[in-house]
Amino acid sequence: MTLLELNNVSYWYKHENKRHDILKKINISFERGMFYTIVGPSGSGKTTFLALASALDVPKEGSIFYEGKEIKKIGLTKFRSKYVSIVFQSYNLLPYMTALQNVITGIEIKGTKHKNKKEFALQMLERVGISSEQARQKVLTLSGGQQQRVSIARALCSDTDLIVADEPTGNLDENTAQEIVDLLQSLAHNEGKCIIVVTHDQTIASKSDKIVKLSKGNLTLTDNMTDNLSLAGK
Ligand SMILES: Nc1ncnc2c1ncn2[C@@H]1O[C@H](COP(=O)(O)OP(=O)(O)OP(=O)(O)O)[C@@H](O)[C@H]1O
Repeated sequence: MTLLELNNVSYWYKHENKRHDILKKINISFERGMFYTIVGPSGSGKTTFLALASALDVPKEGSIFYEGKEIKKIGLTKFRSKYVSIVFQSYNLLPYMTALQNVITGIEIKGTKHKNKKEFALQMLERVGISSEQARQKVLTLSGGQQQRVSIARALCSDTDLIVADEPTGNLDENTAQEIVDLLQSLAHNEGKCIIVVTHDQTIASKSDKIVKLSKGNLTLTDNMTDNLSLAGK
């Protein structure tokens, strides 16, 4: 079943009474277990697209459905707290706290109920490759890649099926970026998450199952899996 569906979604902003179209009647569906990247030139609306998919903003026209229910009807605040997790380029961690405290704070903010929050946070950190020793370090003493892992662990704590990320590897070197992409890919393929990542990086895009390309308000979808399969068959 489709997890997230954009139906005739348009977005524009007005500047000096002139309308600037960012997205024009976009239609697309996102499924569980798939890793998507959103690519396109600067200013093509990638961040806007992600903001709509995570209910940080609403379309000017058209509708967005989550499991067949319109997000507006679910309620934007409820949708953000229960159904979607967001990973940012700059990690958005609290620098004066340890990795563990950051994840526990994330659980508390989301209001997720757990018998033992600390135990659960440690499990999530371990799941993304952060040891219990590293979990007790102040996040600023961790490397960029480790900090991004902590922010992904925080995203995993709310156990949402949908995880969106805006340039999650933008601050990382090539090898570390690759590790984070592998982690996101495995969350999709092995844990059934729907992962949507905005990126400028072609290597990341080539790793995704489907590439959503935005240009001049329009969208094209490339099926990387089909391409890979047909290449393998040649
Ligand atoms: N409310 C607004 N007022 C003015 N300009 C806006 C507004 N909302 C979006 N824009 C403009 O819309 C365009 C699309 O923005 P968006 O950040 O979604 O693009 P992007 O593809 O993510 O760009 P980048 O790759 O540079 O981050 C940009 O030119 C941005 O400046």
